[in-house]
Amino acid sequence: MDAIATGLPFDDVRRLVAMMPGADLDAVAAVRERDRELTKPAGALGRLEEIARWLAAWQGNARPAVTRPLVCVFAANHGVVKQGVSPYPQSVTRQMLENFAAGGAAINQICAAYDLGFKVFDLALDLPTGDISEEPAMDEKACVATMAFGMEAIAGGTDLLCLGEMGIGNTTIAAAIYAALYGGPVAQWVGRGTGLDDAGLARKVAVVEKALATHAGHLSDPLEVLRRLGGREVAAIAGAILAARLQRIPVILDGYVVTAAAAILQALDPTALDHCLAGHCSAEGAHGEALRRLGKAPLLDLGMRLGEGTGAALAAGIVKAAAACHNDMATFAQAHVDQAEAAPTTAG
Ligand SMILES: O=C(O)c1ccc[n+]([C@@H]2O[C@H](COP(=O)([O-])O)[C@@H](O)[C@H]2O)c1
Ligand SMILES: Cc1cc2nc[nH]c2cc1C
Repeated sequence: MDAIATGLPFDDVRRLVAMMPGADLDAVAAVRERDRELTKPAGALGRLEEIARWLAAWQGNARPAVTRPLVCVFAANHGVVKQGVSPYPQSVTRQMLENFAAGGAAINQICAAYDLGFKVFDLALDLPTGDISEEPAMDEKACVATMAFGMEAIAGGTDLLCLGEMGIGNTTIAAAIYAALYGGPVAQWVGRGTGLDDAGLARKVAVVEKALATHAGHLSDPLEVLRRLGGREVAAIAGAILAARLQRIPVILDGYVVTAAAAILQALDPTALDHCLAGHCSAEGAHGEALRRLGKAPLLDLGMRLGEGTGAALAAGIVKAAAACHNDMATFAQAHVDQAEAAPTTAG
């Protein structure tokens, strides 16, 4: 991609951010108009109506459709794992990719249940990124090259992109990103990930504190936060979110780790996530606070903390249903249903 061909890669990312299209307000108005004709009391489909307007706004289509929903999972390994921040060994990242390929993971079942496409991106698993407590995860060129690779998520076409990840150790990476972007006590952002005990949690807090100290003075630029404290899946997800915006594809975010990638873009431009919906609130403690910082109300809150895009994929089922209701319900005239006699109150 052009971004990697030039001498100043982060400037190219910034140029793409500056090119992001806005919402299609004519399409939103058309959805509001049709919504008034559908056979239901005004506002009775609640958030489903809001979702139909969101799809229209970002697809740029007065009749938004979800015909090719896609879940993309980005997988990477992290040098920081050697600090003992996860109860699971790094080998699990590749083993889970084999499980995805064999159809045995939770995300496979949700994709099958909701008829969602599924793609996995292996980001050089044999070469973990630098240990963020000692050195930058990546250099600038590698960071932008990985963002460009993430942009390939939409290459085969989709009208709803759900983002997920797999990477032992990446809740440490996400915690470091949140702590760098939002400040406050590091412990506020650090959780148990795949199930650390109390001693492991204390070690993880100390490792994130050390990472922030190692990179102190270099964390005011969100792209520096990404390359120093991030990981390849986080960079690729940031690239995928940006590419989707440029191609007018609505995005559903997953949990604690995917949201950290989104937070980098929002720190670059406060409107950068307007085409993104928060699929769920993860049980990883700080996810709720991260979503509040992004101004995103999650669709679901099911006590899940798996990653893999599972929360996003479940939310895609709701988004599909919202599009189907908007497109396929009968109007009052078509169904010969009498309208309200007084002007109905429209909520939202
Ligand atoms: O997405 C989440 O909210 C989430 C919360 C906790 C754990 N995970 C998953 O667990 C892995 C990282 O956990 P850990 O403990 O190894 O840092 C990684 O593969 C993530 O997909 C994901
Ligand atoms: C088994 C397992 C499955 C996962 N899926 C996403 N992260 C994971 C971490 C582990 C350990």
